[in-house]
Amino acid sequence: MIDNYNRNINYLRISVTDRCNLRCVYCMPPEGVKQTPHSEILSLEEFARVVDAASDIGIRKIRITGGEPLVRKNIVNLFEKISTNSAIDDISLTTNGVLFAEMASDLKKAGLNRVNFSLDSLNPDTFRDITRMGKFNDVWRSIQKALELELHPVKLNVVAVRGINDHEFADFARLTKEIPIHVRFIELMPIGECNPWAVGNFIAAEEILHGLQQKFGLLDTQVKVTGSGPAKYYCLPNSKGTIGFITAISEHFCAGCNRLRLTANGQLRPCLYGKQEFDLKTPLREGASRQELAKIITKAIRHKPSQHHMEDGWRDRRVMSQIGG
Ligand SMILES: Nc1nc2c(ncn2[C@@H]2O[C@H](COP(=O)(O)OP(=O)(O)OP(=O)(O)O)[C@@H](O)[C@H]2O)c(=O)[nH]1
Ligand SMILES: C[S@@+](CC[C@H](N)C(=O)[O-])C[C@H]1O[C@@H](n2cnc3c(N)ncnc32)[C@H](O)[C@@H]1O
Ligand code: SF4
Ligand code: SF4
Repeated sequence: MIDNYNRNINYLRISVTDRCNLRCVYCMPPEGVKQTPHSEILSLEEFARVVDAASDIGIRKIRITGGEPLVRKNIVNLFEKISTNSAIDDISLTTNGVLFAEMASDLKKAGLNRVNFSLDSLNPDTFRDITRMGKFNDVWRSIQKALELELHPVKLNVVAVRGINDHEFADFARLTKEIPIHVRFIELMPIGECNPWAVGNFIAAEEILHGLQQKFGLLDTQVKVTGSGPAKYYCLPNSKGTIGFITAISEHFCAGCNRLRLTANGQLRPCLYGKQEFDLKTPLREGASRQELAKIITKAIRHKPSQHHMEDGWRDRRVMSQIGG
């Protein structure tokens, strides 16, 4: 469906749980965030009903995210349900990769097309420090598995944090020479847990790009990678993979925004940064029809803002793991 600013809204990101098995320093406090009671979190059937209604008004791409989506019990069933909807042509996953290796074949069989991993360091000690508990080898094994199963394009999301992983950007870039992997540097956003800490540790994509160009020479800009998100891609000469940038802060990409978000407790959010939400949980539980759900989704699209106003600060009660990134 086309919104009020002539953008085609065809992408729905679903946070299937606010729980997580890691505690990344920019996302959650060490003790985790206050969890939504299970009864308030949508069931897999309810998520699938929303997908069906959304597909009637033009949603074609679904991303399953969280919290950590793979800690949700029976999550494979949701992929199965979504893949029965023939209007949906892309089902993807954003995961920290801890549990992916064991589940990969089942997820692929259930309809998963591709996967984005979050991995902020290639050094096991630094990785543990950033995630407060993660084991690098678990994630690395999962990435290998995704490549083996040809879940292409396989992407790595690297949140750039000054003083933590800024000495590793060239190592991430080198990875793309050898492996068909798409590394994306994400600008740290002052959301939830990391606000205002993020402001002091922020690195602009331009600085990373400049550093890589000094080290490796000019990067090729004529690069296209399958995806629905806002990354801009480059590559090193003769490389198998690419290097992308998600410039959420330094150069927002709202003019081309194509997405809606559904929180784990059934609230439809037209914009990552906007506080406004549209309740789907109540109608879902009161027996709303597919058409009635589609009407609410249409209303949310009509209320999608032209761009974010992050400069006003983050005054929302929600954190990234509830919204799904
Ligand atoms: N500001 C802003 N940031 C976003 C938006 N969508 C994604 N991001 C950022 O990009 C990060 C990575 O997104 P992913 O979950 O990997 O999904 P994607 O980039 O849409 O995926 P592709 O379809 O593979 O391009 C998110 O965690 C956010 O930090 C958006 O609409 N606005
Ligand atoms: C909230 S996580 C959910 C999915 C899964 N747990 C994971 O980490 O991939 C989705 C993405 O949001 C990113 N993210 C979380 N907090 C962020 C922040 N403050 N700024 C930028 N990206 C952030 C993570 O790095 C991850 O790539
Ligand atoms: S970024 Fe993902 S893995 Fe890290 S704490 Fe947040 S939800 Fe968990
Ligand atoms: S900030 Fe809002 S309008 Fe801008 S790209 Fe993200 S979701 Fe879309």
